Amino acid sequence: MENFWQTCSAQLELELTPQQFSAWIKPLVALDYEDGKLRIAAPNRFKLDMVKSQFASRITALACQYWEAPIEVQFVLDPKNKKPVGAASAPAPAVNGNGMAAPMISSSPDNMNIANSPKREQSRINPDLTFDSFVTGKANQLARAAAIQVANNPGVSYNPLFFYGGVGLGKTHLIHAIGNQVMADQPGARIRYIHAEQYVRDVVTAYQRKGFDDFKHYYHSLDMLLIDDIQFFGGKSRTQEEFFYAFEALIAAKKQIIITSDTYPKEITGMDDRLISRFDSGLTVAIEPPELEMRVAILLKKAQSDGVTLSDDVAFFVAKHLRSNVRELEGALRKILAYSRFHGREITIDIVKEALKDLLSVQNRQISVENIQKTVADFFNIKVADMYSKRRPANIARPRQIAMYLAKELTQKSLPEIGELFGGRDHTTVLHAVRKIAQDRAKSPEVNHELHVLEQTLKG
Ligand SMILES: Nc1ncnc2c1ncn2[C@@H]1O[C@H](COP(=O)(O)OP(=O)(O)OP(=O)(O)O)[C@@H](O)[C@H]1O
Repeated sequence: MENFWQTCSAQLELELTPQQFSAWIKPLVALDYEDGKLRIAAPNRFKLDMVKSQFASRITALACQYWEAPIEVQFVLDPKNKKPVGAASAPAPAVNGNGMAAPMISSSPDNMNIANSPKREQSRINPDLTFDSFVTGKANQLARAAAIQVANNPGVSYNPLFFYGGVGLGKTHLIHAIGNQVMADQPGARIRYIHAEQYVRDVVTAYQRKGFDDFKHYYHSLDMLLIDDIQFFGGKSRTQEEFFYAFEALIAAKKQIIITSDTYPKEITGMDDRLISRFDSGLTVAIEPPELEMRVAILLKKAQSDGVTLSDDVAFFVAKHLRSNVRELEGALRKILAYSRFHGREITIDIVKEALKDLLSVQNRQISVENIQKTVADFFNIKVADMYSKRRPANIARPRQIAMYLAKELTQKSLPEIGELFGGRDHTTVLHAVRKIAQDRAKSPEVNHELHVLEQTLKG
């Protein structure tokens, strides 16, 4: 039960905002488990009601998944108000600057008891993040193919494997999927997932306690190191130095390293050149924001794993309106499910509109074709009027194509409508621009980055 509760808390921490997690989940206590019945206690009536209405079904789904059986989860008031199980056995998971959960349990070589703890817990691999639960589309098919290849031949095919992409696009999911597969294939392998911020903290602890020998020994003797969000190493020279030694040792021993970052190696600020060149020495693959069909597939799959069937209409409606990343989609789905449960109403487009009122109005307010034209013109230092002018010099034509591409990606407008807003151009001109920029984006990390910056600016 303790293991379950740790896994469940870690998963919820990934899914919720840090505020939600510490307000609602952290105070819960797993009381007992017997004959398929799990009792979870909340410290007061208010929290109990809230947890019952908002999180009961998710916790139940995770319990059923964990025990691979139907589990009845009862939520009760905790008369003793004792400390959570997770808190008693391990420090609370840390949260990084992005609000993303750091590894399941905070650790350092000083407090690691590797020989005695179960393999999975040492590795910090989340069992739910597998290839099976990872939806594939154009945006991530290359990354997934590389991940599978590396999972099948760790240390042999691409080393290091470097994934980059914007927030919430599945980088963490993918590296856990590799870890899960390798762990299943080679149960004895010493695998470790770590968020870069935790690694920095471990370096600081080793420094304070003069424990670098243990630190080195631990990291240099792994069979596979999965390190997430390495951009956090930027400007931290001691961490970079330690990581450099670990990197060299592992690669020389043909041990697999997998790295994620929010941008491609050369763009990471404050990173030592020798590390940058090493990051790029294996395979570097981008994960792009999901396209519409993939967003729909993700929504349908996530709803299904929560035991809910979404109609295609509803899934398309949500996917059309929320375009930035998968984490946002998951958040929206949770809101919809909670809203429909709370009101006891079936999930229809009207319910979705009500449940996502705030989210949708922000999206609608922020992104218009005019807004895109202005942002792109400012970015490339040209006049907004050039967006609709007939002039065609390259320094204008290219930003115009980019603006058309973004208009197609980020608004609901059709190709003819976009053409109209760009000075009455034909829809085939818009189509050509959209295809051209999409191709360039797939080929060139620089173009991808430029577009990513513009998208982030537009989304505020
Ligand atoms: N292709 C996918 N199929 C299913 N779920 C996905 C997919 N991509 C992302 N997710 C889910 O979306 C959420 C966010 O993904 P993840 O944490 O892997 O993003 P990330 O790229 O590591 O983001 P960050 O840069 O913030 O660390 C997770 O719950 C993950 O399981």
